[in-house]
Amino acid sequence: MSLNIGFRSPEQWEQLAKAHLDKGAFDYIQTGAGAEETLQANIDGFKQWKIVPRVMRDVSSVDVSTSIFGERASMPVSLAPVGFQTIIHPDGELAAAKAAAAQQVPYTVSTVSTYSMEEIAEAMGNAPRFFQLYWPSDDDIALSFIRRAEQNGFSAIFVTVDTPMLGWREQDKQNQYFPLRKGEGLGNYLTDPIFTEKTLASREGTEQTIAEVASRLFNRSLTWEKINWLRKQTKLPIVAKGIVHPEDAKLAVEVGLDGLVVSNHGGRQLDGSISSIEALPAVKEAVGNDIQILFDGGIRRGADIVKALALGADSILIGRLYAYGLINGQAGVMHVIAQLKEELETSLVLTGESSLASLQQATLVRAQK
Ligand SMILES: Cc1cc2nc3c(=O)[nH]c(=O)nc-3n(C[C@H](O)[C@H](O)[C@H](O)COP(=O)(O)O)c2cc1C
Ligand SMILES: O=C(O)C(=O)c1ccccc1
Repeated sequence: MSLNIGFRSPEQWEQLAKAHLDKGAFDYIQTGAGAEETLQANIDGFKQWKIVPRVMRDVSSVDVSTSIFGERASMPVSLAPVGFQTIIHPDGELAAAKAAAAQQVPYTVSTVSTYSMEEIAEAMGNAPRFFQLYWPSDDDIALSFIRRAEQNGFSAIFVTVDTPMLGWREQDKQNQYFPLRKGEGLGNYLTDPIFTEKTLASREGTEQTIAEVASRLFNRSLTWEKINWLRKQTKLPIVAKGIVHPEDAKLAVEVGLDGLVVSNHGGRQLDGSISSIEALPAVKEAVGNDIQILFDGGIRRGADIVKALALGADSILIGRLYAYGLINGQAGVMHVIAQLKEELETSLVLTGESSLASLQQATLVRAQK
């Protein structure tokens, strides 16, 4: 994989990011809500499951490639929507998206990206990409974002459903660090014809514009009826990101969604909520194969992916893992992705499986307390 970086573990990437970023930015990425019980549980949850590998099964050729919402991917991994990527590296989303394209994994553009979805799409060429929607408090702006995603070659819309408001982020309050207030993450708004028309915003990212964005960013009145409406507005696959309750998973199927992401937003929303990996089996039990199940939260290594797939996920997303790699720009993110793929292949072989389909049948047991 020689990308001139050498081997670097996920923990080393995190340390590197800590050493290079100012405290506000690093804490913004790394920390979780409240007492960070859920953030920690996302990591610890994986330790509750043990793989019981099989042996002597001819694993001389393994294939981890797959397709995700109709797009080919080199492994069952996509880059999660992570806002404000210019707080990590000046090339921000452009660097991360190019890295994803080069390594053949889909990239998810956040609503609060600093570069616009058009700029990111252009940087990616034909490579697979998804658009994450924070449904604005104004439906006209929501629809405008969707139309732009359609026109710019995005293959799916991820509607984040766990964020009617931002979680209680104690560290950010201490640091008084809010990237939006620094003028980051405005790329999609400043270029939106409906937003600019409605707010008469200048394209400078002024205080006024930031206030206009902040007041429209989230929408506390959302219900499944809105998704039903969106279902009729676009042919793109729609995915609900942020499901942990099995009843919500069933509702996602009922309204005709194409996928859901079992996620607690990386422990950044409701502290004390169930870890992602704990939530996954019941969601799988509730919906079976009726919908694509994606998963995120605490994925750091190949074995974590093995466990998530064996517990019912079809593919996973990584958040912080690549965000830390972005400290080294495109090369850093490429390094993270390439290393994760090699590690996943190693884990697959040593689990005794040669395909993702058989991996989904692999044996896991609960750890003895
Ligand atoms: C710095 C940061 C910014 C994020 N921004 C968004 C966002 O804009 N939209 C969204 O749906 N999720 C966002 N998330 C959540 C991620 O998409 C994902 O659910 C989470 O990071 C997964 O957990 P992990 O970091 O342990 O992999 C963000 C996460 C982080 C760490
Ligand atoms: O930090 C986040 O997790 C996040 O999703 C977000 C989105 C918009 C504004 C601030 C934070």
